[in-house]
Amino acid sequence: MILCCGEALIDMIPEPLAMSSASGADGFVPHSGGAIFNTAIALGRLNAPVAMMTGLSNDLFGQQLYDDLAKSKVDTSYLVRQDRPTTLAFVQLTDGHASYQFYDENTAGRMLTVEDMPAVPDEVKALYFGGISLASEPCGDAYAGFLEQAPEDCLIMIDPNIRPSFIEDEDRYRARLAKMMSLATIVKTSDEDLLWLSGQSVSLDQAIKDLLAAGPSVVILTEGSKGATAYLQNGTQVRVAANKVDVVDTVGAGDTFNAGVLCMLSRLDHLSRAALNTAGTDVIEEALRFGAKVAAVTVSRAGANPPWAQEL
Ligand SMILES: Nc1ncnc2c1ncn2[C@@H]1O[C@H](COP(=O)(O)OP(=O)(O)O)[C@@H](O)[C@H]1O
Ligand SMILES: O=C(O)C(=O)C[C@H](O)[C@H](O)COP(=O)(O)O
Repeated sequence: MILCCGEALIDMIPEPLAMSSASGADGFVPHSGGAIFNTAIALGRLNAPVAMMTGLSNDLFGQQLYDDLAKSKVDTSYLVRQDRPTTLAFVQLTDGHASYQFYDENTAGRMLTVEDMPAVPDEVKALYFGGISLASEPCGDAYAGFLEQAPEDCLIMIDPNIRPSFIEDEDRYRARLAKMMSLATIVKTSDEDLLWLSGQSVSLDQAIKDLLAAGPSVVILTEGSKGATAYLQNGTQVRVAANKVDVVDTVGAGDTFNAGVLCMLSRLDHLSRAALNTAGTDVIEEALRFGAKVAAVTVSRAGANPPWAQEL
């Protein structure tokens, strides 16, 4: 079982209002989202064994998120339900590229605490973390504490998916991320994340070397339409191209890519730290290829709408 730990939120996506088309005004339509939620949904649709852990509101949006998880075959038994509001992300789309304005004060997701976290269940073989839930408190500390008590052989994947405009206490966030990434098996970053992490003062190559030196067995760099590269501890690089598709928008591309990687590692029986440490380049390549394949479907349609296994 892969346990996805982090934000589930509502992306408010602008869409033209038919009624007021003369004025060209947009309305905002509530779509289920959140980086970690998107990965959980994608894994469920690919028939991978997956559960989600997050603070989930009892409000109408929390119910929407819950229903969508259940529909996509994500195990909901580790959700922590709360009488607090759902996080909202108002989206601006510019040429298919999304930017986000978050409303996250006092929410069910943000107010998750260390005391809310269970022990890591025995059935969990992999933990997945990332997104804005690592950037705020108290939930960031709750997830970091949960990771620290994971069994030695649990595969841990982190995608920091950094939103600079969301960060309140940068020093605390950097320290938390550094600690979590040092304990991770796989860190997935975009070039923008890497530049932020390295403080912009070094080349991408050096930033990757520094990240590998900090602990993870594999660093994966995704570069949108240019594809993805895995960097291994022994200096090997595994590169795959992006699949060619007509792009509608890139919302959820990285999240779906990560699901593809984890799903393929599960199918190849490589869902453990030890298996990944000794994995051949063929396994890594197959995982990246599947990540690229499923992400290509997501970018070919509106919003984060990952494919079902039967669509591939
Ligand atoms: N324009 C695109 N065409 C085809 N595949 C894409 C495109 N953009 C992203 N992808 C796929 O999704 C993966 C992750 O995208 P990327 O934009 O790098 O991630 P993130 O959303 O984390 O920034 C890429 O490595 C690629 O496989
Ligand atoms: O959770 C967050 O950080 C969000 O911004 C909400 C979005 O639903 C996804 O994150 C979009 O995911 P990507 O397009 O893959 O980066």
